[in-house]
Amino acid sequence: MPRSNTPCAAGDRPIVLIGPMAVGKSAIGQQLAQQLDAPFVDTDAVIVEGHGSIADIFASRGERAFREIEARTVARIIEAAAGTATVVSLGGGSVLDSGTQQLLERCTVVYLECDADTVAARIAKNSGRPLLAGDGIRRWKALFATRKPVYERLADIVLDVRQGTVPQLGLKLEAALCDFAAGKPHETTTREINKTATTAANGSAAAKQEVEK
Ligand SMILES: Nc1ncnc2c1ncn2[C@@H]1O[C@H](COP(=O)(O)OP(=O)(O)O)[C@@H](O)[C@H]1O
Ligand SMILES: O=C(O)C1=C[C@@H](OP(=O)(O)O)[C@@H](O)[C@H](O)C1
Ligand SMILES: [Mg+2]
Repeated sequence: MPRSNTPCAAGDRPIVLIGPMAVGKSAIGQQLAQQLDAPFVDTDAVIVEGHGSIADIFASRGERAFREIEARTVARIIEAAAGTATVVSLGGGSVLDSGTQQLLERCTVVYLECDADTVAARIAKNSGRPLLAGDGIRRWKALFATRKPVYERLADIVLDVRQGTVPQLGLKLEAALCDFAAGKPHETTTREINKTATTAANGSAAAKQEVEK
């Protein structure tokens, strides 16, 4: 396992965690930032600071208003993080926005891959996620089915988070980032989708090469 603050894990691009609700984007993002001694931003937390709880925004203004606030907030955060290794945890639905998708081309994108069984207990507790009200696990599965191809398409690194504690997964992710920076696949990820060195260097649209394990 790498030591904290290993130079290979630092870089000049934001590290952005994506994936469905309750897979650990916020928790693992914070853990990774701590390991790297890097800044950490959770976009949902910034939305809550500025606009009140997500449940209240959905209830009083609707999902569309939430998505507009979310897209603006995410853009501001990613633009401010450009040129730094800031760790950014997104909300699960934010990647559906086309502007957000474009901004992610300038980031190292980590998709936290999980399944319904792993998140079931987390969702069963009232989690403040309005889209999971009622039969949470059924809703989680339905949203995941439609969003999965988007997560996979945007990912530079896919980290399997079905097993392990948050600190363990933070270390696995740090190791995967080191390997990604060195251009090699990592044993702890189920699959890696690498932007080519050239496109990563010049920041142009990402051509991606998939390496099946
Ligand atoms: N690997 C893990 N093992 C145990 N609990 C976890 C793990 N990852 C996340 N959690 C817990 O699950 C809940 C949801 O995690 P969170 O980071 O908020 O997910 P997300 O941001 O993807 O919605 C939190 O209570 C978090 O502490
Ligand atoms: O997937 C979604 O549409 C949402 C995910 C939530 O964030 P987490 O993925 O951190 O739970 C939050 O942004 C909001 O409740 C909507
Ligand atoms: Mg979160």
